[in-house]
Amino acid sequence: MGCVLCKNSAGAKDEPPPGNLRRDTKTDHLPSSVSVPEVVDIGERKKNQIQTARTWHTGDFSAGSSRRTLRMSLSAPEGWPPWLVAACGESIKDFTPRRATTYEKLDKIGQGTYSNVYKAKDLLTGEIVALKKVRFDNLEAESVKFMAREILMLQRLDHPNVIKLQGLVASRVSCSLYLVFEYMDHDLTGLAATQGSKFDISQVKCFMKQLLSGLEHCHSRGVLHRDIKGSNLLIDNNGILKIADFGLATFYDPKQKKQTMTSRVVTLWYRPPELLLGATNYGTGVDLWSAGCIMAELLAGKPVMPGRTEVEQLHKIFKLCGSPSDLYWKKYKLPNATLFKPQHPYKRCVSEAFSGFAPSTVHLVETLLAIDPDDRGTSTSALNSEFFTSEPLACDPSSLPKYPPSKELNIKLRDEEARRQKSLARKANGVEGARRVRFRGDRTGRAFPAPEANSENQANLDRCRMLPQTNGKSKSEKFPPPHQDGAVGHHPVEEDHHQSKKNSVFSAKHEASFGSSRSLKVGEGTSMRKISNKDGSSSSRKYIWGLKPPPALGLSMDLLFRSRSEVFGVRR
Ligand SMILES: Nc1ncnc2c1ncn2[C@@H]1O[C@H](COP(=O)(O)OP(=O)(O)OP(=O)(O)O)[C@@H](O)[C@H]1O
Repeated sequence: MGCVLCKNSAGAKDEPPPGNLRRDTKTDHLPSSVSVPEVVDIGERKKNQIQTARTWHTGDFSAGSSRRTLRMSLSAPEGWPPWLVAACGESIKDFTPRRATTYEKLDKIGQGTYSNVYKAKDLLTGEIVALKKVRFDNLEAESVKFMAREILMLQRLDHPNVIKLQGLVASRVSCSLYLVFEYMDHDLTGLAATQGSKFDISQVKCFMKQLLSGLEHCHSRGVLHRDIKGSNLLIDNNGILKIADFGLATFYDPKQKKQTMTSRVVTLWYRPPELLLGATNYGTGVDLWSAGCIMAELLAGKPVMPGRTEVEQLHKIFKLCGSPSDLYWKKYKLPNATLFKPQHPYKRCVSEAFSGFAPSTVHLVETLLAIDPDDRGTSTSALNSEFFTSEPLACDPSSLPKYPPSKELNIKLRDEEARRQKSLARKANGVEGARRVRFRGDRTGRAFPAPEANSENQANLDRCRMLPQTNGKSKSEKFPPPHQDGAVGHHPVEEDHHQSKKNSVFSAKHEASFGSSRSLKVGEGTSMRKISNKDGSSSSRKYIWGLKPPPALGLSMDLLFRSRSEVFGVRR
């Protein structure tokens, strides 16, 4: 770790008083001189790298912004490197620079797309904190801007169910930045996996109440989170849930009707249909949909719509929530409507899928998972719903079971270790050994880490988009502009839409199961599919995909799902 270096302060001498990193005053506005882009065009990458390398030490951070940067640098809060001031402007004035050496890293506890998260000890106060180290790959300006966006959002928020930014530690030497947060023992994904069984209804109410309260606060301050998922919902050992990771959040003005935003946000499994259909004018409904997916997941004990591609995701949504009405298509006129509008309507079956639960529970899931965002209500209306007033009431957070720290990262590491063991055993003992290891691995509990916000197979996306191969780290790669998105249409899909609905029922008593066929990628451009035959036997088929040109624009969703053999070719 490096330390904050500054001409005037020399960083080290003026240590802040212990525990006083955050001042009382709060910036409640996005500084007018700071622009945080919705998305940086992938074509800008090269330019950004050169630009950032040139400007890192001068603080001339944004292209063509020398006068603006100079203005900000002149009024810069003391002790911060110029690049940070240029990126975050006034908002960092609430923090006092700290030396990185005043923290002791204890353990790596999380890994995001553009960050590593460490458990650390504040050597001045003895407090345990989380240090989120933001990676600036190749000194890309855009990475810094996404970090700046997160800081600006966090500055605007102050609520028990929203993570608090306690401080910043910047290093000019290593070109890295640490965001200091209160330490949280679990994230919801890790906790669910540790628990091993489904949460009971009063526990689900407890989590949902906290999630919706946090969202209510964000929305009331004009912030859309745009990446609500289990691994971004942190939980401390007292059962307090806090919404974290505001790297994709944006400011939003409900009065401004024509606010254009990118549709390439929200992790695929939690992404609402309007975004998949290309909406660029949306609101709080996107977070409410994700909250609905979380609620359904807590009830079902597993993710309810785990799509692997955008097409498959939309298909899963339509299968559960029904396809949009004619009124919807007319009302929203969404860019991808022609491509995805199914020829035959899909019947909504949310209430059937959750039929084992109380009507007030089903009603809230129905509302949050409404296809039309206008029908999803608000966080406030959800909090006032019968779900929270009917028995059993939400349990007290402190009564939630206590577990050793559990994070999505632990699940990923555990799965990787199981895979490694299996491959070692296969090498040493042949198939029998591998079977034995798999059996042991299967008993370690269930784990469902969600894919990253752009969960589509990146290699395929890059191929489709004819983009140069990159290191896959920056947010602009995660969210290329919609016009470059060639993801639709030529991925193998899991199920035929005529498949029986019986697999989609989430019972209050039984394990939910969604879909019966499994797909295993066996090599470039091929996929093995286990097919259940009518006579009850099963067989495998090899699909060739990605070798043919993408289906023409306008190919209907029905065709995409009807038969892979027609589109991709099938061999026995
Ligand atoms: N305050 C905290 N206390 C404990 N663990 C944390 C804290 N903040 C983050 N983590 C852990 O680190 C992980 C990654 O953090 P975060 O989501 O903020 O990073 P990111 O780079 O923005 O990730 P993503 O790629 O999901 O957007 C989280 O899922 C969580 O497990």
